[in-house]
Amino acid sequence: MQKNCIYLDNNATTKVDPEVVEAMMPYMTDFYGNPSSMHTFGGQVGKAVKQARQQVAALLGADDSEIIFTSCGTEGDNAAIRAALLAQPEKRHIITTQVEHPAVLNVCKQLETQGYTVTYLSVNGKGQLDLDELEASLTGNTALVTIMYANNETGVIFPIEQIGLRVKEYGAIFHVDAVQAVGKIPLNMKTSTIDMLTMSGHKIHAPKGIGVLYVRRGVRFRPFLIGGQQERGRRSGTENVPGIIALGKAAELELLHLEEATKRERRLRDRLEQAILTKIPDCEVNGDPTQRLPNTTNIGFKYIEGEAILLYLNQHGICASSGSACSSGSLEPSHVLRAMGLPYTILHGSIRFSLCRYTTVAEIDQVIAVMPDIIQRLRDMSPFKNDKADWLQAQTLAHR
Ligand SMILES: Cc1ncc(COP(=O)(O)O)c(C=O)c1O
Ligand code: FES
Repeated sequence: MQKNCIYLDNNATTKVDPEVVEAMMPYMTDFYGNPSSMHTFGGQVGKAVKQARQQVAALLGADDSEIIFTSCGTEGDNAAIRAALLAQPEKRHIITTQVEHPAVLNVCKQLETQGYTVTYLSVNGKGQLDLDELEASLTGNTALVTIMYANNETGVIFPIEQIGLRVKEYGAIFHVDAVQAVGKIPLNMKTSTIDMLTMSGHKIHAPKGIGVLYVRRGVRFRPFLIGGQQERGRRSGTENVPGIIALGKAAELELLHLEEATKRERRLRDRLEQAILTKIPDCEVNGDPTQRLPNTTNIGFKYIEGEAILLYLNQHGICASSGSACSSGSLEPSHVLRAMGLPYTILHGSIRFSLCRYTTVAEIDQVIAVMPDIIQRLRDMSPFKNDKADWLQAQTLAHR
């Protein structure tokens, strides 16, 4: 297995921080008690879970009682959407966006088959929403507005508090998928309009399989998992204790590093982006260049396939991902870039680099060193290199 790669795919998942591993290990070996047990052995585990809850609450600017541990971001999104609808059975309308993660989009699509009406807000060429469109879509029948904080593919950040103010005017519940925003944007639920917020451990240097759903105190919540009343009855099931301890530690580290790490990541991201844009012709950044996560860049290279770029990068030990990933082998280009109305030339040739606090200047410079050659070789090989118009026409027909 490849060990020493240049890992620039942190929006997909992150390395578990060694301090996080150290914190969670005893809860897989010695401290295996059930936090709900009456005995001291279980009780000390319960105390550790309580501390982890406080650590997560601190990162979100929330109260401990508002934190529900879940198994992942997908569970948080599913539970939030269903809870909001169950709490207001008389309302049958949902508002979301065309660029959400499948953990929201596919739930909404299913709900459409169950008698709900869903508005999928559009985005412009920079990936931004039109708040007038949101305003025009809100009605007294709107049960839920579920909108992501930051996009996983482009890093584009939505104006969540401006959205929330409008949502509140109509009395709808406001859920935010903040899986990509937590640890990259300072958050404070005390001054926020957000009712429910989803986060996921494996995007912030905790392991996979642990997440959190924040539910504001006073927001009507109906549980998704029903059983032994764990998590104050809001998410039954014996707690994933090692995962919870890990997430608590990871949250503490994110809060500690947030300011300096995001500055550093932005500097390195900009260094990579600027070098690529200067050295390589016919490429452009996808998404709003300013309202964007500091760690993410999504770049479209015209006239070639993103997947081919990734294969070459992989040969150099560089991990990135394809903005036009034909997800689940469907040969469909990215729904996010498509919603932005980008031309096929960009849809096909887009790749995403996502950094983290471990990314070094040397790694970025290595990517800068190999990219121009990779792109040139692929363009030389392209049967369309001398006739871009033909290529364009072929792609347009292929996507009809
Ligand atoms: C924006 C967003 N929402 C939800 C998820 C799902 O999180 P998880 O992998 O923990 O289920 C992801 C992960 O890719 C994501 O990027
Ligand atoms: S993005 Fe791969 S076929 Fe269109």
